[in-house]
Amino acid sequence: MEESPSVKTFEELFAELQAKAAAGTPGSGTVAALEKGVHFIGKKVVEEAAESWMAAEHEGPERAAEEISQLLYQAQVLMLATGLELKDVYRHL
Ligand SMILES: N=c1c2ncn([C@@H]3O[C@H](COP(=O)(O)OP(=O)(O)OP(=O)(O)O)[C@@H](O)[C@H]3O)c2ncn1[C@@H]1O[C@H](COP(=O)(O)O)[C@@H](O)[C@H]1O
Repeated sequence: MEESPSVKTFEELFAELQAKAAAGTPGSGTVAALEKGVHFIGKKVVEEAAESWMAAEHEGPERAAEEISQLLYQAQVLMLATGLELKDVYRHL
């Protein structure tokens, strides 16, 4: 699979989302999701998990990578909604 020229890492994405959440950046989908709350975000996590599974089983690695990236994003939004930082999760790995 080809790597895109500018790759955003998991840590960089979390820092970006934290900053947007703190600033309440207008137009941010993350800020809008956080306003809707944990129940809304939890459903997104489940939706992206299901789409990741289906893509991996039926649609091939490229589509699976796309869906898994969305799953990782939604997991980060859920962390923000819960007041968790990366270190809180990493200590369980
Ligand atoms: N990686 C993501 C990302 N992955 C998924 N999503 C969200 O998840 C949706 C994709 O889910 P679906 O494929 O189910 O799309 P959809 O059904 O058309 O969308 P919905 O109507 O269900 O929201 C997108 O519309 C985004 O809302 C993401 N939104 C943002 N990011 C990253 O987060 C950063 C900050 O985003 P903002 O907060 O919007 O500025 C961006 O620069 C991106 O790097």
